[in-house]
Amino acid sequence: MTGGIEIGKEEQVTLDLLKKKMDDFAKERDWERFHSPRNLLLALVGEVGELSEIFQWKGEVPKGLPDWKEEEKQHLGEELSDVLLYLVRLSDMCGVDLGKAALRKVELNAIKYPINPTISSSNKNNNVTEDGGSEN
Ligand SMILES: Nc1ccn([C@H]2C[C@H](O)[C@@H](COP(=O)(O)OP(=O)(O)OP(=O)(O)O)O2)c(=O)n1
Repeated sequence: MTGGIEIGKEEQVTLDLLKKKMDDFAKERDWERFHSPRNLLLALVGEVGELSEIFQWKGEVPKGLPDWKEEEKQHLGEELSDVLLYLVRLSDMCGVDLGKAALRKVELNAIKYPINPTISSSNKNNNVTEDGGSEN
């Protein structure tokens, strides 16, 4: 049980499963007509705003969020999920295989940003600037 909601223990979470769940959710409510690409994109952006609000004015927070209360982390999980679910649904309604597209993009990223052989594995993060951008 998580927050009073039962989660199938044996269920493997995949993008396909989330896609199917969103499809069922929309069909069961006759909401398919509302799930147009533009509506979904606006809903996605709205949820990104809600996610941003959680971090707003907090300053930088340490990885793992060690000082956050359980309720705050649960709220964060909910907003992250809203973003993911709308992204999955938007991709589906645009006829894009998100899993395949993302895997291809990871490969394109690796070609665009080759590993610098002079950087050892222990300090390979040192070529990343404070804003997360690569210096190369
Ligand atoms: N037309 C809709 C409305 C909702 N949802 C689903 C996808 C999201 O996961 C979640 C969004 O629901 P809300 O719009 O109620 O947003 P929140 O859950 O963030 O609630 P609130 O904005 O009150 O915090 O529900 C959907 O698929 N299609």
